[in-house]
Amino acid sequence: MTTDCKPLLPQTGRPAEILVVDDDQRLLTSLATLLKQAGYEITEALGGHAACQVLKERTFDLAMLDLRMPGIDGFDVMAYAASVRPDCGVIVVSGESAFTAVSRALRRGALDYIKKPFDPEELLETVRNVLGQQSLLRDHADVQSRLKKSEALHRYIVNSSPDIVFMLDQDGRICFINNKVNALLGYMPSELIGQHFSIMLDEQDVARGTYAIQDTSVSSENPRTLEVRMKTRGSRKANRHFEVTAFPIDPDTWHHNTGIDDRAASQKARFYGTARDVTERKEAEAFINFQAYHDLLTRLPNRALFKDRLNLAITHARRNDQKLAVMFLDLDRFKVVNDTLGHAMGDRLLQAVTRRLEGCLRKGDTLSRFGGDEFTLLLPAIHCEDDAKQIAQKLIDALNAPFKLGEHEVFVGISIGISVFPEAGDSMDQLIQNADIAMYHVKDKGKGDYRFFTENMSIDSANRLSLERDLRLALERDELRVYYQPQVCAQSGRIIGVEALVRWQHPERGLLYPGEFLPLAEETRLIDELSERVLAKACEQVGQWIRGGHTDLRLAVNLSPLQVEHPRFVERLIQQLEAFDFPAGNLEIEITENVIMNDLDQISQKLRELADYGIRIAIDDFGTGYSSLNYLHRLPIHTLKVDQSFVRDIRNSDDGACIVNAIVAMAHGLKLEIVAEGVETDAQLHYLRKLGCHQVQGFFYSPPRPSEAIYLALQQTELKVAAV
Ligand SMILES: Nc1nc2c(ncn2[C@@H]2O[C@H](COP(=O)(O)O[C@H]3[C@@H](O)[C@H](n4cnc5c(=O)[nH]c(N)nc54)O[C@@H]3COP(=O)(O)O)[C@@H](O)[C@H]2O)c(=O)[nH]1
Repeated sequence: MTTDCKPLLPQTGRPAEILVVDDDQRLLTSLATLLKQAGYEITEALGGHAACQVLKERTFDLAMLDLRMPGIDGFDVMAYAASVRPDCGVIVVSGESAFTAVSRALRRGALDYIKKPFDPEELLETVRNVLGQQSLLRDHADVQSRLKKSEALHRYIVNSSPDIVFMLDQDGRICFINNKVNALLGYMPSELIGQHFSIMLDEQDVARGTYAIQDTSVSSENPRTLEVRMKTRGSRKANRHFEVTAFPIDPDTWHHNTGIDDRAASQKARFYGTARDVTERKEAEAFINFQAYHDLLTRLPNRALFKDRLNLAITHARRNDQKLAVMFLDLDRFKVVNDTLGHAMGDRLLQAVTRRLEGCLRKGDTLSRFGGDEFTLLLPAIHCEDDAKQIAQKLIDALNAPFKLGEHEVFVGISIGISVFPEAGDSMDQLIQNADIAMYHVKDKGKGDYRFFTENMSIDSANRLSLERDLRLALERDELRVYYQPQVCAQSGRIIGVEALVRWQHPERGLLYPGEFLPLAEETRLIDELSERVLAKACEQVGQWIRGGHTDLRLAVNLSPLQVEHPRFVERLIQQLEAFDFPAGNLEIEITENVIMNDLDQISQKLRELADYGIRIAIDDFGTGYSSLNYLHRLPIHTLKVDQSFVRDIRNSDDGACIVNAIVAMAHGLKLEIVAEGVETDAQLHYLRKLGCHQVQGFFYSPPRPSEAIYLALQQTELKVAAV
């Protein structure tokens, strides 16, 4: 037989390799020759020992073995081949005819038996059969091994999936669940098999879950995805979020022999699904959501959420014919704490204030941080104004006690404006704006109180806004002017000082007086910048006059409460004087009694520093504030300015004159200088002069005028006085 028609092995496509073993050389050769001629690759081994040697070195598809051989016999060779070459098939070719020997050989693994002397055809047929049979066995083993590998691979994929993979039966009981359930929720898969899926779900999500698997529109092409909360093992409340995708199993593609441990259960599987842990995403979403509607420092609702709740409350109140109150709260003296102790302490203070305010409220009320040190409060469904009054008073009282910030003890108060729906407005914006207006009225009247909005408080907000914008522009465009009003010696008529008074040269509205824009400048805190500008201009102009020969000329400037409250007030004022090289002894600052009484300790410290530097201090509008005269001893005051209302009353009644008498007498007793304001008539001047009032100021001599006019007046009076 040629190689062309060699019997090739199916898997490998090569001729089978056969080991022929016999101790009889003649038989060995004849058997080998026969097989070679049939196309097989033949190796000959003379005896058992030689056979073992060859088997040790290489493998064969088949061994043809003589059983009875001296030394190592056929059984021994079979045993050896089974241990070193388990894939090598064995056919026994032996003269042995005893049944026991044959059956023994077959039991030990021989695949067939041929008796000597053999029929060549029969032998070749047996060899072909055995090789074919062996090939089938190998194929089967190969399939089994691939199946095992494939199942291991799928099990690995399912178990190492980042998601929980599960199968449910018709009633929602778990037939299969992968190991991920242990990693994510702490359950062992085995304890869940046979349990209803609801065992893991939050109670509130069970109905949705059940509905989802009953929905007939769901299929593998159109799976249902829903978010549910799941409980970790042993917990009673759900604490993780999952996105579950599930769909019914198609019976045509579902093979039961899946390798699922509980085969009976797997056969019942009707739904397949995955559950992805989305807890982190949900938490991030919740945080972003919280951040969008809350103030992170105080954790209170922010402006947006407050407005939303107010809108709802208005709708509800309108429908039920009820009232509601909106409060606008602004902390008093917060800026001072923030500027002196720093922002970290300011933050702590806001948190502590929040806690105290919250302690005064009911569950349905909404307190929000509106921005900075401003809060808003919604009291839905109040019966009458009195309800709001009580809460407002409670809030004010709650802040009475000092706040401990580290080693510091600080006092802050609160000013509250209240608007009541529907009287003070029937829209959200109107109610907030009117509460804000009412709050500013509290601030104007001395802080630490509450007020309800009334119509006459209303200011045209559009006008206000445009004025605010114009005022900012005025600072940019340098539209502020400083006018001066002379302060005159009552005896000689000599100008001994000038009071700087701001004016605004408005491009459309003409010359504006302080009363028309200073309150707004205070509200918008533009007053700081405005005052600095006025002081700078005045120091520059009056400084020139002083250096030009009017060496004793005094410059009086008004200071706003906000300026004085500023923690760096003293430092900034001195810096400005130094910048213009203005002599400190020529400057007199005017402050009102209310400023002093706001915080006597702080102010007296600041005034002492200024007085030490040489700056003079005057109390403006003296007699009009509610002050204790006590402070006059404690503060370094140089001048009292008698308020113009008392001067005006000199001609009207004796009472008015009485007050002027008393103030002048007191000033003399305390060795203070005295300036009478608002002197308009000769009679007033005469009276004051007689009383011993040193200096006067008023239209009688001159109204406030621009610098050029005042400078001229200054020169002329000097000449007149010199001539006299
Ligand atoms: N913080 C700052 N406050 C300032 C500044 N400039 C002014 N002001 C404050 O505005 C108040 C009003 O000022 P004004 O309208 O300029 O009125 C002054 C005089 O015009 C007016 N006056 C003076 N003499 C008479 C008079 O005989 N009759 C009469 N009817 N009015 C008169 O009095 C005002 C000056 O008063 P006073 O300050 O109390 O001396 C003003 O009171 C300041 O508070 C500023 O730059 N910064």
